[in-house]
Amino acid sequence: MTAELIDGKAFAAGLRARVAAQVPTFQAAASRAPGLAVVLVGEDPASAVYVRSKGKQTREAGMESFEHRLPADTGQDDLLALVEQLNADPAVDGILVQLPLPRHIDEQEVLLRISPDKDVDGFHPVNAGRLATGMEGFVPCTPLGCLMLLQDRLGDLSGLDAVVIGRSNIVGKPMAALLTQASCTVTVAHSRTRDLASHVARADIVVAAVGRANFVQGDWIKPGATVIDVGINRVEGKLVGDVDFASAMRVAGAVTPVPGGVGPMTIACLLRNTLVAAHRNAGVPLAGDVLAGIDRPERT
Ligand SMILES: NC(=O)C1=CN([C@@H]2O[C@H](COP(=O)(O)OP(=O)(O)OC[C@H]3O[C@@H](n4cnc5c(N)ncnc54)[C@H](OP(=O)(O)O)[C@@H]3O)[C@@H](O)[C@H]2O)C=CC1
Ligand SMILES: Nc1nc(=O)c2c([nH]1)NC[C@@H]1CN(c3ccc(C(=O)N[C@@H](CCC(=O)O)C(=O)O)cc3)C=[N+]21
Repeated sequence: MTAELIDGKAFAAGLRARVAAQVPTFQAAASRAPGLAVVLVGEDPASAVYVRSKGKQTREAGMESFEHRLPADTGQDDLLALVEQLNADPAVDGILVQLPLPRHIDEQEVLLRISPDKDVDGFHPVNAGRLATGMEGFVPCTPLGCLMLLQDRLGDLSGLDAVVIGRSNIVGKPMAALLTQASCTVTVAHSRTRDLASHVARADIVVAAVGRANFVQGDWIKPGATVIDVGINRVEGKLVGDVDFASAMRVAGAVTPVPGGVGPMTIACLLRNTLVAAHRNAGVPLAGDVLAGIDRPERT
């Protein structure tokens, strides 16, 4: 048996098109385009690639992109001052400070300074708290994209057993919160988990966000399960996920590839969150059916 490939790249292109289709309506109501500010500190080449890609896709959706590139030795106070300036700028609806930050900068303090209303990454504790308590807020882009792919393939997720491998604030924890909200029975695994394979074996849904190349083995996976590979690892110049793709393809029902799976969904969800932020910040209503079309497209 060979698993189906989940085409995140194609789904993301569709999502970006649906977001772009709403921009002229917003612009007519607010007399400005939605704006996303991206801040990059230092010259990490992988981060530079993502930031360029985000800027390009933001402009292609008809939104304004404000890019701030700061030298690696930028001081904490200067970065905080830039964040404050962006918080106060009415042309900026969303602020993304690219992680990781250089070691001399206190990441926590920077994320806390971003206005929760412009926190399109969903990393501010206020938005994490909103997600945890079921309030409306911004949901981190990567887990949001994973949820969209899962709902597109499986429809109603209620009652399904899900295992999330990883408990970071940016992927694992919000992913577990979303799956719990969607009425899955959720297991969160991490580096102290005993007998990970036995947990994976029970799961209808496996989300791997570990940061270790080819870590999840096909023979752990329940036949027919849906496997979402969040991992982005560079091995000998090539991108590979956290799932051993070849062996997973022999057992699973469907698998996201790396590249072309979750990665493109992350950026598409960033544009989605920016569109939502723009409407909220400008006081322009975003019709429920429009949002439903963006978050849960009709299946074709
Ligand atoms: N596609 C995309 O858009 C994105 C991809 N990524 C990728 O996703 C992956 C995860 O990212 P992120 O969550 O930030 O990573 P972190 O390093 O913050 O978290 C990794 C998690 O994996 C757990 N872990 C590590 N080793 C094991 C093990 N042997 N068994 C079980 N669990 C283990 C850790 O456990 P513990 O907590 O105990 O240390 C931790 O909770 C990375 O490859 C990253 O590059 C990240 C963001 C976006
Ligand atoms: N504040 C912040 N927010 C983030 O969302 C954030 C961040 N910092 N720091 C780094 C991680 C990582 N991340 C990715 C986004 C897109 C792809 C992506 O598009 N990947 C393509 C391949 C890209 C390539 O070829 O390198 C794919 O998987 O097909 C991957 C990873 C966002 N992150």
